[in-house]
Amino acid sequence: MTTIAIVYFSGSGHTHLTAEAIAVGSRKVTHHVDLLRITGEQITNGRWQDDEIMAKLNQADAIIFGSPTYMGGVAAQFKAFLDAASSAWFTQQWKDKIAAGFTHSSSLSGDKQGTLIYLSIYAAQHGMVWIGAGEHPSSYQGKTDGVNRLGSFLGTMGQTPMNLSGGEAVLDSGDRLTAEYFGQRIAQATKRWNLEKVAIAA
Ligand SMILES: Cc1cc2nc3c(=O)[nH]c(=O)nc-3n(C[C@H](O)[C@H](O)[C@H](O)COP(=O)(O)O)c2cc1C
Repeated sequence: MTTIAIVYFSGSGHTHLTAEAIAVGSRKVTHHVDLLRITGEQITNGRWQDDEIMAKLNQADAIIFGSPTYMGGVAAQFKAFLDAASSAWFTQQWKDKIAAGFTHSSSLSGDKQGTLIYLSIYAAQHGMVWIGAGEHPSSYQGKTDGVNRLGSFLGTMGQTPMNLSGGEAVLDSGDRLTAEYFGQRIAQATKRWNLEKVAIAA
């Protein structure tokens, strides 16, 4: 049984839609996919706490981290979660789990890479095994489906121009497809990694 946890914060819905698309991809490989949303309400006096979410993360084989890019880095709500989850670092509970990351922002660049770099460092501190995005930008193959249209390899990026008049969040169709492929890739990598672990232990 391969269990994938997708843990993310989303203020206005784009990162949430991306997380759902990643889950669609992961479910092509395993039925055990948890979507775990971090919210500001889980933070009291600056400290994040949600025992149910932590229990699910502790037993997952892979954790996919997602945050919108705020001022070139992870959102404060997500950072509060990441810092609180350092409790798992003391016991090395997440060591050797598969890790991956995704982000969303309004500008084409928007310094999204800062978010992915931080998430990959965070995973490395836990001793996790980071998997990148792995999709060649489809335009290089003459395709127009928009897969990896932003050319991101460390993790998955999406972009939606800021809608100043409000309204429902929407995802670019290429970003949605990129996220689905990403979810499938991470689940496949996790399955493979778990088989190796069993073989080595035998
Ligand atoms: C506090 C704040 C900081 C932001 N900083 C950036 C930024 O550095 N780069 C960028 O391109 N967009 C920035 N944005 C825009 C968000 O990344 C964008 O609206 C994104 O879609 C939010 O994701 P969400 O819908 O999942 O909350 C910022 C938004 C907020 C609220």
